Amino acid sequence: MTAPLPALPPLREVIARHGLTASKALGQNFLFDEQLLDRIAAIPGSLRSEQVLEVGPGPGGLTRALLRAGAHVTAIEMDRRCLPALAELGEAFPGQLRVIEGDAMKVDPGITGPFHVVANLPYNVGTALFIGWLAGEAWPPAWRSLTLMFQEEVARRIVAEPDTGAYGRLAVLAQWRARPRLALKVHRSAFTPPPKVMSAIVHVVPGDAPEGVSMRTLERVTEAAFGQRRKMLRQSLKGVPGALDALTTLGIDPQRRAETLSIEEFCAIARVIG
Ligand SMILES: C[S@@+](CC[C@H](N)C(=O)[O-])C[C@H]1O[C@@H](n2cnc3c(N)ncnc32)[C@H](O)[C@@H]1O
Repeated sequence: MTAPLPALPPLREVIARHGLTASKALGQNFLFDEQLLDRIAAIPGSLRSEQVLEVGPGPGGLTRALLRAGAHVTAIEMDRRCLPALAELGEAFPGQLRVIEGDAMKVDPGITGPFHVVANLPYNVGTALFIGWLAGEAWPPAWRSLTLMFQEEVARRIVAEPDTGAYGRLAVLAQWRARPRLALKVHRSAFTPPPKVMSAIVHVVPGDAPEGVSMRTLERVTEAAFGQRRKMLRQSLKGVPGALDALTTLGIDPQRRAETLSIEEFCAIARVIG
C-alpha cells in the first residue's frame, strides 16, 4: 500500500508567505495549476522510485507534482529565497527531495544511477543545458528521458524536419541519436507572470547512435552549415577541413543548402571527416 499524499498549502500562499516575487533576471515564470503540473510530471511515464533531476524548482510547483508521482528528486535552484519553501516540501515528502543551491550550468548534481530530467527551465539557460545533456561522449547517456519546457518556437526547432524554416543545428543535434517529440503546448496564461510567448514541452529519449559519428565533428559541420544557411554547402563548409571532399565522396551536390540535408546526410559527412 502506498502512503496517503500529504496535504500541501496552495502554491500562491507559499509564494506570498515566502515573499517570492518573480525575478525577471532569473527567468522566473511560475506555474500554479496543479492539474497541469501533474500532467507534466506524467509525461516521462511512471516515476515511482525513479531518480529525477529538476533544474529551477523555484517555489516547488513542479517539484511537488514529481514527489506526488513517487520520484526521488534532486533539485538545483539558484535563487536562495526559494530554499525555505523547498525545505517545507522536503519535510512533507521525507527522504524524497534533495535540494542543491547553485547554478545548474556549473553544479554537478551527483546523481548515481540512471535518472530522468524534468524541468520548467529558465529560458536563458535552457538551450545550453539541453545541448549539454545531448552532447555527452557516453551513449546511451545516464539520463533516461528529458522532459523540458521551452519557448514554443525553440521546441519547434528541436523537432523540426528538413526543408522547413525551423530545421537547423538544434534539430540535428537533438535528433541524430535521440528521439524528441512535442509532448504538450502550454499557453502563456498558465504562467505567473505570463511570458510574452507560448511555451511547449519537449520529451526526449535516447536512440541508437549511428556508427562512427563524433558529436564534436557533427557540431562543427552543423555550426558551419547553418551559420550561413542561405549559402550553398560549397561556401558554408569551406572552413571545415575535409568537408568538401566528404561531399564529393558521398555524392552530395555542393550546390545544396544546409536545410535540405537530412540528419543521415549530416551524419555521413561527419563520419567521412572522422
Ligand atoms: C521558469 S522558472 C520555473 C519555476 C518552477 N519550476 C515552476 O515551474 O513554477 C525557472 C526557475 O529556474 C531558476 N534558475 C534560473 N537560472 C538558474 C540556474 N542557472 N540554475 C538553477 N536554477 C536557475 C529560477 O530561479 C526559477 O526558479
